[in-house]
Formats: sequence, C-alpha cells, structure tokens
Amino acid sequence: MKELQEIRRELHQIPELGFQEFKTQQYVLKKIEAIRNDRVFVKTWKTGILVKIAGSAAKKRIGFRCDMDGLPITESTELAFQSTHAGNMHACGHDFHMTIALGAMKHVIDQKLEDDVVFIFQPAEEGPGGALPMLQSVEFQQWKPDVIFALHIAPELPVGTVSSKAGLLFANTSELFVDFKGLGGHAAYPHLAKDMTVAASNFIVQMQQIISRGLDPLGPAVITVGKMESGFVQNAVAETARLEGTIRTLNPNLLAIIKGKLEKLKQGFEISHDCEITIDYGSNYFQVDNHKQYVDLFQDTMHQIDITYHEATEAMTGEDFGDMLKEIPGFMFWLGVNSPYGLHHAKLTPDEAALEVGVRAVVHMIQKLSN
Ligand SMILES: CC(=O)N[C@@H](CCC[C@H](N)C(=O)O)C(=O)O
Repeated sequence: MKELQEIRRELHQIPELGFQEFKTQQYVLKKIEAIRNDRVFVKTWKTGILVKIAGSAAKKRIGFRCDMDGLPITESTELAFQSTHAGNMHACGHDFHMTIALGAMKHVIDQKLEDDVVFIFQPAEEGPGGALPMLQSVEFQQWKPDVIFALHIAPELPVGTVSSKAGLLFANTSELFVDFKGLGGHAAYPHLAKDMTVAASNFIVQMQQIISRGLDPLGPAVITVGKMESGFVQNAVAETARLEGTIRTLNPNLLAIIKGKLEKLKQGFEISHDCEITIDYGSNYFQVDNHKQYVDLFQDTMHQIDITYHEATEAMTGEDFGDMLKEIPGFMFWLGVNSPYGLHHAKLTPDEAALEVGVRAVVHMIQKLSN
C-alpha cells in the first residue's frame, strides 16, 4: 500500500496536459524498468507507453488501458503533495489510474500467466484525444489486444465498491469552441460598436434552449460552456468573445442534430448581432459501449474477491476509451474512491485506500480473462 501511495503522490505532483506528458512518461518508464524482467517488452508512442508481458503459452492478448494527462485546473486541496505544475491538476484521477496499472503490472509479471498481457498508458484523454491515434499506430497494432478493459475513479462511490453495466456507459462527446468577431469601441457609445460580450452571453442562453426546447426530452443531451472570454477592459465594448464548451448525448445521431441547430443559431446571430462567428467542434469521442459477456465476468469476479459490485447507470462523462471499444471487445468500470468533491473539481481528494482495491480488481480480472 505504501508503495502505491508513494507512486500516486509523485504522479499527482506532476500533472501535464494532453500530449505533453513528458515527465509522466519518464516517471512511469523508470517504474517499469525497476520491475521488468526478460518477459517484459516496452515501446513508447508519442508520450504514451505500451508494455507487453509475454505469457507462457499465449493464445490471446489481454489489454488494460489507463490514461495519463491532467487538466488545466488550479488545485485547491490542502494536500501536502499538491501539484507542482501551476495551473494543472490531476482532477480526473489519472494519477490513480496510472498507479493502479503499475501496481497490477507488478503482480502480473510475478504471476507468469498463460496469455500475453498488454498495459497501455494512453496520453491526452481529456483532450484532444489520444485513444484513436494510439489505436491506429503501428506500435499499438503490433500488440493489439484481443480483449481490453479500463477503469475510472468514481468520487461518489465508497471505497471497496466498483460499478459498471452492459451496453452504454459513457456519452458521445464533442468539444465546442465558438469565436465571435464584432466591433470594439467606447463603453459610452454602444450604438457605434458591435458588442461581443452581449452576443456571446445571448448565444449561451439560446444554446441551452436547443436542449430544453429543440430536442425530445426523452433523448438526454447536455451543452456546457466551461469557459468564456471577451474584451480587455471595463470601459470598452468587447470586439471579440470566445466560448469553450462541450456537447454530450447518449445517442450519436443526436450529436449531429445539435450541431445542425447550432449552425442555424450561428447564422441568425451573425445577422442579429452583425458579427462573424466561427464554430469549431474540436475532438469528438464515441460512446463507451460495454460488451455484456465481459461485464458479466467482471461482476462474478468481483463477487469472488469480496468487492461490492453496483449496477451503474449511464453517465454524461465522455471517454476516448470508447474509440478503443469500438474496435476491441471489452468494458470499462467505475472504481469507488469516496471524495467529497467530484471529478474536475479543484478540491477532488480521492481516498488512497481505493488504490489497493483497484489493483486487486484489475489483477483478478486479468487472471480470469487468461483462463
Ligand atoms: C471522464 C472524463 O471526465 N472525461 C472527459 C473527456 C473530455 C472530452 C472532451 N475534452 C470534451 O470535453 O468534450 C469529460 O469531460 O467527460
């Protein structure tokens, strides 16, 4: 436990954004070096890492994937091992995910299983999305697993519990970046300017009405604007504004419908606010669709090792692991970490007792899959 805690704390101190996980990659490679033997093979892909542990009589390859990046959130926990990278934080638990992967890897190396096991350390889950390009890389394809699984911490669940479900678990996502260009001017003469603070504010309100008035209420969808920027000073009209957000749906077709409605809204706003608007949909992740046979096996396995299994409901969180599951059968599960603050919160404090639970769950599942 102490070793896992130490790794988690060291990783927690060095959160890096997508495809910039240079220190993280070096740190993880050093940890792998310390436990590897002649059956362990290591490759890097961009800032990611693939580790293959050769089985004694492999008939298949079992994959476990974890993500590596942090978020551009300024940590405000009271922890003694806070982020040392100002403005970045492991606010989505990827420090936990990597630590559990390293802990499980150590057991798998010692256990000499029949099948090959591949541990995948994937960059850029929060954005712009590392799963798809990693999946398509030569490095991944050479060691492509026949079955794959992953976990995500769940702050609202108690330690000692896990949760999953067959079929849809996580939503379809699209990033959303909206840029407004109007005309700046003196705050005292608004009629001579084109105020993009007002245009962008109205746009946010109208977008929410796409969800509440434009869509069937039985088909869940979310638009969240997480960041808004405009203008330079209190007494000038803002010439530009920018909204940064995300769109989530449980049905991939609905995402396209929302984008169509946004395009119409944009055209209307360009006329009514006499401005130019550009919309960029950034990266899009396919839903996490769990394969029933593996979720059933996971549930039985957790029962056998006294980890409490709850049936999950779908969540509007996104995960680029959905892109891997589109091509490789497998599943994803939630790991209870009991934090009073949720994912993407600057005070997220997952309970480290969950590290050992995560390692046990992953190791036993790999053993089961290798039978
Ligand atoms: C588990 C989790 O929190 N994942 C992220 C994925 C972000 C995808 C992309 N940057 C977007 O915001 O659309 C999430 O926010 O759900």
